[in-house]
Amino acid sequence: MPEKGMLIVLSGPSGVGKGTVRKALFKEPDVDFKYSISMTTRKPRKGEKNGSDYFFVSKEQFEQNIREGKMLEYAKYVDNYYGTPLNYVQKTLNAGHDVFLEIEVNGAMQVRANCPGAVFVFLTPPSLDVLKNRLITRGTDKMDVINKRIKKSVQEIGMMRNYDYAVLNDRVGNAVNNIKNIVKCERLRVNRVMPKYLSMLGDKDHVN
Ligand SMILES: Nc1nc2c(ncn2[C@@H]2O[C@H](COP(=O)(O)OP(=O)(O)O)[C@@H](O)[C@H]2O)c(=O)[nH]1
Ligand SMILES: Nc1ncnc2c1ncn2[C@@H]1O[C@H](COP(=O)(O)OP(=O)(O)O)[C@@H](O)[C@H]1O
Repeated sequence: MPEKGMLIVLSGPSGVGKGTVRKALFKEPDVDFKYSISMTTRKPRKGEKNGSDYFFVSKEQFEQNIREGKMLEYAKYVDNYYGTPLNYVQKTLNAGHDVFLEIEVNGAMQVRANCPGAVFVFLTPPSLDVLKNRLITRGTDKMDVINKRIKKSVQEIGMMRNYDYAVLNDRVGNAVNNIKNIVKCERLRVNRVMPKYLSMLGDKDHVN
């Protein structure tokens, strides 16, 4: 039976650099995570493509997916739904691949409740001023949306205590290295390694 993959969850306030760090991480030659593309009711930004940045759907379509049990998790964030389609995550983990989710805190807590082996990483900004500047420099949101996102980020940073690791995004390269190190350590956890030995022994009673 193939070894099941690891589920890695990255959260952090809007504008901290989750997308930037994830893209840099995925370019690393020794990283082979599969990215779970989220579904959202938010309108696409300039340059965003349906099916690669997000699956952009209507509110009605999203709510139907919820009713049909097709979401691993979902949340409302600044007036829109965001969620992780269950099927892709399930089949990719079962095939033995590691899956990477980039999601906000409420959704991450639903994953925490349903996926006991997942690893939770919170990306932090050097300061709230730096965070606001990053949102302004990105230039994708109007000032009223930026202010809503900053307000939300104060709440989100308070939720950091529910995560396993906090990674500072001062420089993208530092954040990438730290996430890689976290994943390396997580692979060595006895409860991840043990199933392989249990199946080698063929008898769970031997290892008690
Ligand atoms: N719960 C949940 N949150 C998501 C999902 N996809 C994206 N998000 C989060 O929703 C928030 C808003 O995303 P977006 O509008 O793309 O803004 P950005 O992250 O600032 O570029 C961010 O915190 C995302 O991480 C998802 O599938 N589930
Ligand atoms: N370490 C960093 N130093 C400076 N700017 C950064 C850093 N990480 C990301 N940025 C910039 O901050 C802005 C927000 O990054 P983005 O990846 O879109 O954030 P998020 O996905 O968390 O909302 C972008 O303009 C990005 O280029």
